[in-house]
Amino acid sequence: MSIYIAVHFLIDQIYNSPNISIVVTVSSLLLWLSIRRPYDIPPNPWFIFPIIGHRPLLRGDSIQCLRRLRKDLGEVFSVYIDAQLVIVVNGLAAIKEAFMTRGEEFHWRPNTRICDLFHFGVICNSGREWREQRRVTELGLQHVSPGVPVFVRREAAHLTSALQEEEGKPMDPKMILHAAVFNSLTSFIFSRRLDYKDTLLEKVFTRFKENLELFSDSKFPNFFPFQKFLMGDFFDVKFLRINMTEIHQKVINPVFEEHREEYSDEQVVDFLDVYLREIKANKNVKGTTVEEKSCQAVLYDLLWHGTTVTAATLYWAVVFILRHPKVADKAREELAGVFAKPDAADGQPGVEGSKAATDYPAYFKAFVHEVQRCANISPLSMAHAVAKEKFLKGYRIPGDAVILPSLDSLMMDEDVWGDPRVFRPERFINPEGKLSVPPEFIPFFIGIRGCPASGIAQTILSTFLAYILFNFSIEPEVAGQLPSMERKKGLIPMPPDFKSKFLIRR
Ligand code: HEM
Repeated sequence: MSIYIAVHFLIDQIYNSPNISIVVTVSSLLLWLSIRRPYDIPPNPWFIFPIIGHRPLLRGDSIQCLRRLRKDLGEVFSVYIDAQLVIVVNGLAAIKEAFMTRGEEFHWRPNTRICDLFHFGVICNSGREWREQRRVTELGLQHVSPGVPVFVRREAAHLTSALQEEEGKPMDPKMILHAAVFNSLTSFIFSRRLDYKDTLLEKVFTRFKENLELFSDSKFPNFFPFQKFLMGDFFDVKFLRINMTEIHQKVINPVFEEHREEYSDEQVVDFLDVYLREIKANKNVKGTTVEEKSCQAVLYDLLWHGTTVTAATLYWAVVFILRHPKVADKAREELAGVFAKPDAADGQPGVEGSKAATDYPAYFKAFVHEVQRCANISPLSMAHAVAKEKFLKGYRIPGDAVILPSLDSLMMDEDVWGDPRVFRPERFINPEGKLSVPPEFIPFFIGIRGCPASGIAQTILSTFLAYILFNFSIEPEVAGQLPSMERKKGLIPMPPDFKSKFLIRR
């Protein structure tokens, strides 16, 4: 009865008061605008909150939520994060169609606030600029590739010494692993490496880590269209820019200046030399983006993304070694069989000539693949977009949508792996005892936007893990207390911090 009276009173007020009528009309219009959905777009959950869209549905473990939505809505579905339409592409068939067969149409990056910050490099660019940066990046990586296994093995020896210096005391290996990966990359990118104790290394990783956290947290300003008009730095976007500037000033700019001064066509040695050569070759090309500021941005892209994803995978590898000692022993035994004769130079595995990722024995390779599958380090790859409206699997893909290829839908698919949550390298070994990799295993993505350094990354992972298994047995800080398998929130899901003991093997 009281509700009936209240409604009656409200209608009476709206009818008699023009001000209230205006407020109600405008609010209804805003509400309708915020929950209306364009026609023909991929299916999305029917209930949508005004302003924040489907954000509450994705609270907690958002990857789990996306897995549930895939079951309910199909291989291509959509969600609204605030006012931003996000389309998630799942399963091998849809991912291949969009990003391989129609790779040109789906290669674009969305026009989000975060991408604005990273423009000029290769990762966040699109169209002609991206094609130019991608071409030079691939040229540079191809040029250094033959020497990479040697650089990586040299760094693996430094990594081994640094771990030995800890004398089996409990320690968090995160910093050392980051330093080793960073040094491997800088060795062939601009022929420099830093001592593991150099305070600059710690500074760089702190900035990388902060940027990663900000990058993940700043999804809100990314998808909240009006934030760029706000004063101040509510969402730490300016902080992110300051962090990037610091890395440029302390790491990239000094080596860039030195290389530019000393550049000679006769001595093109590292990645940066190749880029400088291309700048020279493009000097008279009108409108080219092959220029100094792009070169510095590409160096940042390689170092930031290359270090964080590769080191995060290695950190997960230590978790799996601790949790699955029998698997580690099996991989170790196989390595010992192959590398029984120590190298005259450093007595380390993989020594007759330089070992690329492909040269290791089958079970060890399967072990590295399983580490990458279970670490599932880029569950949504990177954000894509289309330049103009397209159709995919019969659905309309608007030009302003963010498109996420779900690598998680491949790496963790029960129909493909049966027991995807179990760490079991045997799944990559066929009855003949050879490595066999299902097409769903694409940790480096596919098509024209796939990771251009996949071979280099695999060499780093295999070499470092071979050295670690060969030289150490790893134990938890407290016997029986294994590190957690929980995944921290963020763009690159890391395990919670843990300590372990690296005991030197004879
Ligand atoms: C375990 C290590 C690595 C993994 C799992 C990985 C994975 C990926 C993935 C999933 C993409 C995104 C493709 C997309 O959706 O657009 C990507 C892009 C990229 N990766 Fe990696 N990556 C790794 C290591 C590296 C390293 C070491 C480097 C550099 C030395 C590197 C350089 C790049 C670049 C430049 C791109 C951007 C390509 C473009 O936008 O055209 N990656 N990587």
